[in-house]
Amino acid sequence: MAALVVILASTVLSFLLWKFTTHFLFFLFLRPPSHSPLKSIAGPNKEHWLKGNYHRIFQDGFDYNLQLAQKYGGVVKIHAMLGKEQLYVTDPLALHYIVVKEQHIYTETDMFIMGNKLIFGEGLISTLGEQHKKQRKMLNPVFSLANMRELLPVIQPIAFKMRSVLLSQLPTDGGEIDVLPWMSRGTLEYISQAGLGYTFNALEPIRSHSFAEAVKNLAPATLKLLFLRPFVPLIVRNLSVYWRNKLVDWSPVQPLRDLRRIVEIMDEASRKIFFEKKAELENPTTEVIDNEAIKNEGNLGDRMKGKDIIQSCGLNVHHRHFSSLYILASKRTVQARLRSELRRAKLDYAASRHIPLDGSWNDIELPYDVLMSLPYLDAVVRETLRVYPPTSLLSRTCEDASEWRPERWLSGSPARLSQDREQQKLDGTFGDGAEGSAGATPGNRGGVKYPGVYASMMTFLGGGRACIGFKFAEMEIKQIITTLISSMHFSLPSLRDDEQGNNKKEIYWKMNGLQVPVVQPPFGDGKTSQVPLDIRVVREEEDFVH
Ligand code: HEM
Repeated sequence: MAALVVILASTVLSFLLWKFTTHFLFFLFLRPPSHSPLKSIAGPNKEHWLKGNYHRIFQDGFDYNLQLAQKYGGVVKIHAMLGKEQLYVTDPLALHYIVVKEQHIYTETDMFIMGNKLIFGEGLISTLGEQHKKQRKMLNPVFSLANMRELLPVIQPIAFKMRSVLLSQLPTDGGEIDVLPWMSRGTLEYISQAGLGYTFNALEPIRSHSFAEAVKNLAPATLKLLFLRPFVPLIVRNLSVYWRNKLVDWSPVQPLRDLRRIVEIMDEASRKIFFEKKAELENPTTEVIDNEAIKNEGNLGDRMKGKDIIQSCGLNVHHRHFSSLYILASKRTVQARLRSELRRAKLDYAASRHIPLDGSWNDIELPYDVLMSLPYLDAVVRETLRVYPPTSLLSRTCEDASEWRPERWLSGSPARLSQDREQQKLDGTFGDGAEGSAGATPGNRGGVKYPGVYASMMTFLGGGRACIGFKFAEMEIKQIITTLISSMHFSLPSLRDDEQGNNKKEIYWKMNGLQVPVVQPPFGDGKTSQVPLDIRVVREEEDFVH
């Protein structure tokens, strides 16, 4: 039996090796540079025979990414994995062509679509062309403004619950809490309760929920496999599910097995929720949230299953609130000014509606239109999403001759789309002075605007594949900041490793494809995402602008 396994394993591996060799050897060693379709475009030299420049771009790569655009401009030739060349694009006009005007030509890469299909199933994020358009049309009403107004009261109690959980963990005079796990648990609840009317009870302090854990571990696990992603199309096209599973079993790469387990947990939980919700809709014994996605599943034929929609929730747990809290924790006067705006707005709203102030002002909940139109809150959220976009690079493949600079945009040329790092770095508008206006977001370069759906920035992308949930994300972030900042004061960790205070505990934003906060040694391992903040209850004399 053991001999049989060895024979099978070596057959599969030899097959893959042969495929790999014939496919990539040409790019790696045989193609003369003069045959490169991108030969006239400037860019850095290849820095590794196999990884090209990818290890510089994707491993703690903020400075490297910044320098690429500074040195070579808005369209740069980079060396990708396995000898391939790619364009690295930050130029706003080029981005406009790629994501809006010629989006039918610049499509998602096979690696992206197939990888997403393996993880999330046949959801919006894993489809192309007409099928994608059809699914998007079906889901649009879920994210309409009218629906957002109805969903805010669903997420308000969750934000309230998160506040209680954090307060319950604080000593009387305050202390340090890693807010990240609570923020991601909260985000899971917002999406599951607002979108599906289902609770994971993820904010119960003692409860550890396998789905919540799986979702939390998903991004770190996929990041560890970044350099294996280019092989996904080759493997999916040539091996059945059975052989793919065998390959994972035999592989020495532990993160592969971890990722498979995460997907299994998400799949199981999504199926369970889907069937429960479907049964509720068919036999409504209790009032359930009108769920377009589940009701309309039949209209999509067998291409997009309701459970895939649910599973895609995992994708969206970007938990951005911690970056807002981080920014506010590092800027005390901005925090005080925001808190004062929130207090004014809540008191004004209560007075206009004759709401009696039985408890504290910070318990008053603002309706959607008021919450979304608070200028300073809006500026803080915009600034957070500009400076700390979770996704730093997206990819596209050019499928046909392009109208814009056809000599450059050659069919088959993959492109990496990036937010302009220079813009991301410009932090000066987020003034420390109380009079400073946060987030006068510069959303253009050389007078050309970025084609983003949100505040002329690329954080949520633009065009037909822009983030469908951006209004929900914006509302969610504003609600949670409003609830927490009204009651609690946040500051960066004050812990030092000796009495002289030589080493202060420090949060560092690492750009490994996704931008994640880590704690540097000696307090952290420099790898695990965490946001430890000093928290205490708000004090009237210190924490408002008077
Ligand atoms: C701050 C939070 C978020 C950020 C920064 C973000 C960003 C993005 C970006 C950049 C894309 C484009 C990916 C690509 O085409 O390569 C995307 C797509 C998507 N996002 Fe978000 N997102 C966020 C939150 C959400 C939320 C809360 C939801 C849903 C509740 C959501 C649902 C989706 C879906 C379904 C897609 C696929 C859209 C399509 O292919 O048509 N996102 N998001």
